[in-house]
Amino acid sequence: MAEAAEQPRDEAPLEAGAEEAVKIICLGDSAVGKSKLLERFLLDGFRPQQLSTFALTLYQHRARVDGKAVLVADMKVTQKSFNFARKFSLPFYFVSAADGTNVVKLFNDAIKLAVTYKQNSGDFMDEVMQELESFDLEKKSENLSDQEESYPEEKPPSS
Ligand SMILES: Nc1nc2c(ncn2[C@@H]2O[C@H](COP(=O)(O)OP(=O)(O)OP(=O)(O)O)[C@@H](O)[C@H]2O)c(=O)[nH]1
Repeated sequence: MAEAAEQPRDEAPLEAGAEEAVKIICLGDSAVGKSKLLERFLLDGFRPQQLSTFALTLYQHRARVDGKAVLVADMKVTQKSFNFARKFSLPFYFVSAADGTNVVKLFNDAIKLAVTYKQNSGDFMDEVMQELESFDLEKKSENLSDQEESYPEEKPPSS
């Protein structure tokens, strides 16, 4: 399990009430139980049959971290495996999707870590991405004001 941060959701503004948005990505080999952990956390349930992983990723979860409202904007499940957990010294948890052991703790800790990472990231690529995100927004608002100037609002004919 690793924390970090589909069009259109990636580009959507923070939903009402959320002060921060993070993404949670479940990494791991096939059939290790990624989807079931997500199912247990989001739905507080476990069904032996497979619930569509895609359907699970459509849920949006809200959390509170240090008093701040956090929107978990995306929960992805991927079979790609990385050396991510070791590289970032992420904690190890014994979990069970079947009986719920440690599932809420695992996800809540991941959300907290994601918020902390987002607020203190010294990662060069993250900084570049943040610059690009705000650049794009500035550009859109400039384009909007340009359009307003070139197409002045039509006034209804006076009677
Ligand atoms: N008994 C038990 N079975 C589990 C548990 N977690 C998952 N399983 C079973 O393990 C199988 C695989 O679980 P998934 O959650 O689909 O695993 P996944 O890692 O998402 O698999 P992929 O979609 O192939 O990547 C399913 O048959 C689950 O019912 C658990 O905590 N206990």
